[in-house]
Amino acid sequence: MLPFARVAIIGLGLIGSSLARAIRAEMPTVALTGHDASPEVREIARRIGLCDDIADNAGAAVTDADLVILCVPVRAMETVAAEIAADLPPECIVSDVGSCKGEILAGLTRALPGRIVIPAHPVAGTENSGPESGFATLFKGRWCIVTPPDGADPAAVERVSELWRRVGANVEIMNAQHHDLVLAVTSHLPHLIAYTIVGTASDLEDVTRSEVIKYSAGGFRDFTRIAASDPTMWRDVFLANKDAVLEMLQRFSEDLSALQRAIRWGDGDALFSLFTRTRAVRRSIIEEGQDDAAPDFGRSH
Ligand SMILES: NC(=O)c1ccc[n+]([C@@H]2O[C@H](COP(=O)([O-])OP(=O)(O)OC[C@H]3O[C@@H](n4cnc5c(N)ncnc54)[C@H](O)[C@@H]3O)[C@@H](O)[C@H]2O)c1
Ligand SMILES: O=C(O)C(=O)C[C@]1(C(=O)O)C=C[C@@H](O)C=C1
Repeated sequence: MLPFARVAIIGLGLIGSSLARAIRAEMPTVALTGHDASPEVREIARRIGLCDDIADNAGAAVTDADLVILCVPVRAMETVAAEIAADLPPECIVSDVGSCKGEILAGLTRALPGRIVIPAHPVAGTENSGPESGFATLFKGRWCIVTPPDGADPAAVERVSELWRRVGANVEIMNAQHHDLVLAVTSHLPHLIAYTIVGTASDLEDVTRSEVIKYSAGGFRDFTRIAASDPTMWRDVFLANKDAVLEMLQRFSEDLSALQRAIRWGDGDALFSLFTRTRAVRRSIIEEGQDDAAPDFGRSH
């Protein structure tokens, strides 16, 4: 049996439009309604037939829904939840796809007292944004971390989990605080490092812009892909997951200083030992089938 019959998606960018496409592909009988604050995005969504109906306001999108999924930037989640509160059917489950969970869970609980809130985070994405960058297979073989609040109804958690399994994700249940700590090191810190390194390179006065572009076929190029990620999304992630990111950044800075020392004092053993350990991490990621570079899940979309 399908976990939901009527799904509303608010925010029709990369993740919202990918989810709409995936639901269409895997659960074609689900009635899909969408809304986006941007009139241009609504226009595109109508033109490409993303959903059965595109509503001009968030409240109108949710009146019939048994699941609402908020796919807006992290810091817009609470505002949108407040906008839909009066129109939500009583048994409707509200979920989201935000990249950090503690602040979102607090915001949704504040805006929707007494409602069923089951946050989730599909750990899948690209550096692109907008409704035309989405694709139906984005979540296949990827993790979706569901972060229910304490005391959540297990049946509601299972229905949200089943939706994600149906679109191809592997589901893990975790509490929001633990999620934020784990993702701070596996996703948020790497983005911060990429933003920094690309910023540093483009600031260097003796490396012209054209040289940065010309010689970026190697390692730097991988950083530029990550550093091209959406500025609004990532501003919100770093502000919302401040504590965990600062904690991981502190650890990272200490490790970087140790490397700096090893280079300064010619400690080749220290460098070799670290690089051997990190190579093993990469290999175990590939063995577990989590290698982004192998199957192209739409990097070029
Ligand atoms: N991009 C990724 O790799 C990725 C991966 C997993 C989760 N996420 C999370 O998914 C969410 C959406 O990210 P995205 O990559 O799809 O971004 P996106 O920029 O492609 O889409 C966001 C959409 O939300 C709309 N929006 C903004 N404020 C709104 C509001 N108040 N009401 C209605 N619509 C509003 C925007 O117009 C835009 O179309 C974010 O919370 C992000 O943290 C992103
Ligand atoms: O591959 C990418 O482009 C991503 O940045 C995807 C990525 C990640 O860091 O893994 C980014 C943010 C998300 O919340 C989930 C996935």
